[in-house]
Amino acid sequence: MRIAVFAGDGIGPEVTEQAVRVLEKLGLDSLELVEGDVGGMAYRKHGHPLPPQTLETARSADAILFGAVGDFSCDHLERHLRPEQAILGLRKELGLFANLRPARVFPGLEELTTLREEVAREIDLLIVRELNGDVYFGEKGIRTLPDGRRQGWDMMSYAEDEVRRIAHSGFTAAMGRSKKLCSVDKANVLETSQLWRDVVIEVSKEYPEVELSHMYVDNAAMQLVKNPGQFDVIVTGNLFGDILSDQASMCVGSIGLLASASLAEGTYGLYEPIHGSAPDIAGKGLANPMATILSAAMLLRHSLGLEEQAVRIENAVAGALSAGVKGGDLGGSAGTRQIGDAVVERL
Ligand SMILES: NC(=O)C1=CN([C@@H]2O[C@H](COP(=O)(O)OP(=O)(O)OC[C@H]3O[C@@H](n4cnc5c(N)ncnc54)[C@H](O)[C@@H]3O)[C@@H](O)[C@H]2O)C=CC1
Ligand SMILES: CC(C)CC(=O)C(=O)O
Ligand SMILES: [Mg+2]
Repeated sequence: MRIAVFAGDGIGPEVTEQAVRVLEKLGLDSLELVEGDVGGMAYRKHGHPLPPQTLETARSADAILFGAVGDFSCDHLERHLRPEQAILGLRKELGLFANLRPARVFPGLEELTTLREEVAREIDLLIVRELNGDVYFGEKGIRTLPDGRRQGWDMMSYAEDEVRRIAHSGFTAAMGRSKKLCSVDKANVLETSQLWRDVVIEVSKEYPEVELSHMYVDNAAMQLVKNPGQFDVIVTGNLFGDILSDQASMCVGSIGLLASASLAEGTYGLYEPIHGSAPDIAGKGLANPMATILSAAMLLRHSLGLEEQAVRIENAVAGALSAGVKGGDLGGSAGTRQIGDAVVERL
């Protein structure tokens, strides 16, 4: 079983190092870890944020563990050379269209969320975000209008087959949970969303047991804070899912806790924390590696079928948190390495 490890920029290498220690602690003989360069560091080394050899490593692996990319010193580069293109490129090239972002409150953290304790305690939801379409991948540019003003534009679009396959991911996830699916869109304004809604309704006929609801994204953002317990599975587009998942992370305590799986058809997947390279804390040993460690657990579960080991990691993280091992993002003082130690010890 081959895992490609792409640590990337900023806090990426710091958090990935701890997740790798956790994987190694499991002592799985059959696990081979292969590193690769992505993001700003790859640009500096190879002249491209996603060099061909990295893509090859990704393709030869069973799964990818990804840290983060993003480096403000690359802001002057043309867009196709910026670090973020590495993650966008991997998602597209590898057909990773279904992004699963679970959010639940770990015991002992209820008082740390931005919500009232009794509201926070009810959160156990899964955001299923489409990852290969929407404004992120549409045509875009900055053009000069006839009157001389510059205009930025990004094309938002979804083809029906793209909506259909993520809708199936949403319904399948709902079938495995509490059979409630909320599709989030902006169908009152956007044609893209109107098609999205039509297709989701069409697909719902194949899942009569699932209770389907629809919500506009602005309301969903508000409801996530007011009454998050009403959600089980949310299915939504690339942009809305990106924003709502960062918001959901604060509802459960911190962005340093939210893991994700980006899946293609079958078992192949890329696993990464939902956060970015956090340049404001990079290199200081302050980042919370739990989101990346929990992403490694998702990797073991989805791509390698190692449910028991995945649960062991999740329990070790929960155990460390309830013992009071908290990073600065959770109001504690534990550093990146210390948090890694606490999880490794519990394994
Ligand atoms: N998948 C990826 O590689 C992603 C890359 N990015 C890139 O990351 C760079 C920074 O973006 P931002 O908007 O600042 O988002 P960010 O997620 O990197 O950071 C937002 C805030 O959360 C904090 N934070 C993030 N992760 C943390 C952790 N593990 N522990 C403690 N605190 C943590 C940061 O210190 C910062 O204050 C940009 O270049 C952006 O494009 C952003 C999101 C995802
Ligand atoms: C480069 C961004 C599109 C990554 C991001 O914010 C995310 O996937 O959450
Ligand atoms: Mg994001």
